[in-house]
Amino acid sequence: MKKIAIGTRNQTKIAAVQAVFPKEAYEFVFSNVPSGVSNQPFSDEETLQGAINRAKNIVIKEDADIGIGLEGGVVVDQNKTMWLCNWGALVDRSGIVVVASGARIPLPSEVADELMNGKELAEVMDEYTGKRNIRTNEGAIGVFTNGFVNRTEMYVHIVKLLAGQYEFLIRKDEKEYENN
Ligand SMILES: O=P(O)(O)OP(=O)(O)OP(=O)(O)OC[C@H]1O[C@@H](n2cnc3c(O)ncnc32)[C@H](O)[C@@H]1O
Ligand SMILES: [Mg+2]
Repeated sequence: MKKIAIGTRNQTKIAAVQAVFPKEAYEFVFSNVPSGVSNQPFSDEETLQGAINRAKNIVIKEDADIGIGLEGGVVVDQNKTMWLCNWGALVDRSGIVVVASGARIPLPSEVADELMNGKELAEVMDEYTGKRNIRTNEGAIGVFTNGFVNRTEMYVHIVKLLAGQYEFLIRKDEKEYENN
């Protein structure tokens, strides 16, 4: 059985990985690892780097076959619109790295302003909704899509993009090996 290690204790991310990789074929372990970026990433580059760092750190920490890192952040565009952004990375023992990003929606200006003042999205979302732990439940994306797409579903899509790209690379390597 192959071992997949996930660099988080956030249930929305763990559930997404477990929804994509069949539990008959994989053992799952998860724990926190440093993302090496700020708690609230503010660009695609920083968010992607956080995902890659988590995947690389967790595959070593857990001595796993596959490591997965998922990272959330925001991006501000030229029109000063702030977007949710999410990135994922998958690394394996041999050093293969594949990456993918997720769906994005704009954040309301009341929320964006709070982030510009230095607050973390998790804190702002709890204040905005009057609920607790939005980050480990529906997420900001769930709140602002009225539950049509929750945080797990958004990460499921990223994990499918990771698993699919990884399988494509492995198959390609196998074919090239057979042809030689
Ligand atoms: O335990 P980890 O894996 O770190 O999970 P997290 O919820 O903190 O998620 P990230 O570090 O990937 O997210 C970066 C920041 O953005 C916040 N965040 C990201 N997406 C969110 C969402 O959908 N809802 C609420 N907060 C979110 C999060 O709480 C952090 O402050
Ligand atoms: Mg975090």
